[in-house]
Amino acid sequence: MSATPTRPDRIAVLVSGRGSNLQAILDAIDAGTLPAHIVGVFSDKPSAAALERVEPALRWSASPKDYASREAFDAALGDAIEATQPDWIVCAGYLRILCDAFVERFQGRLLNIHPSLLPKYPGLRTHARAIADGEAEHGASVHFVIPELDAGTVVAQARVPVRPGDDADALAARVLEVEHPLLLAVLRLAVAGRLAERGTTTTLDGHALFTPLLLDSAGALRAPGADGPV
Ligand SMILES: Nc1nc2c(c(=O)[nH]1)N[C@@H](CN(C=O)c1ccc(C(=O)N[C@@H](CCC(=O)O)C(=O)O)cc1)CN2
Ligand SMILES: NCC(=O)N[C@@H]1O[C@H](COP(=O)([O-])[O-])[C@@H](O)[C@H]1O
Repeated sequence: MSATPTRPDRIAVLVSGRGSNLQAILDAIDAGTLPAHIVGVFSDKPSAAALERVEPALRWSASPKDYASREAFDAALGDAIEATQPDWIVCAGYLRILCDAFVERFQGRLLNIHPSLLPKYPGLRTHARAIADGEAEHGASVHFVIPELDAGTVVAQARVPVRPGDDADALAARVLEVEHPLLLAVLRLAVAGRLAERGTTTTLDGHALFTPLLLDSAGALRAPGADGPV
């Protein structure tokens, strides 16, 4: 009996800005290194440059100011996302806090890439805050999204040095270089069916993940102290 063919996973992406993480996903799909396809790109900013990276049929955007509340905007956003029947929803530079109802609607398949080594520096302006605190290291985290901001289980992280003389832009650029391979490495686990969120526990291959995986110099994910990639 032949194995049941698996279809490429369906990924919806939420953006607010230039979309370099979205472009990294698109490039990996085109290169055949991520068996998935983008079913929609959704933005709270109709002018977001990220929207231009996909064909018009895949774009959805609206202005929160046109809605009576955050909940109303997020309900419209959620309806648009749900219509694309995504397997995964990725916040990739999405700069709005999602209301509880939205998160609960998609929890377990809602991921975010955040530019800090969580739990350090949730929120915004992470690079400036790390520099101001004299951090020697900074980086990026991919985590499951829960209602509490940037508090979901961290799946994986990538570390970069903070260098003398770094300003926020220089550090942000160094972090962005590792965000792209980090996000892709996590998405490869997700579309392979190896990653799941059960309540407050993330599982990899059915086993609880108690500490974040780490991105190595080859772009592979390793458990801390492990000899090889997961
Ligand atoms: N409920 C959740 N929503 C979101 C999460 C999350 O973990 N839980 N992650 C964020 C992404 N994010 C950081 O990675 C983030 C996004 C937005 C903000 C924020 O303070 N936004 C303000 C508006 C800021 C602005 O317009 O400049 C707001 O929404 O009022 C902080 C962190 C995605 N959403
Ligand atoms: N709190 C969310 C947040 O700050 N996300 C950050 O926005 C940038 C957007 O990049 P992109 O639009 O080029 O993907 C990325 O650095 C991402 O980590």
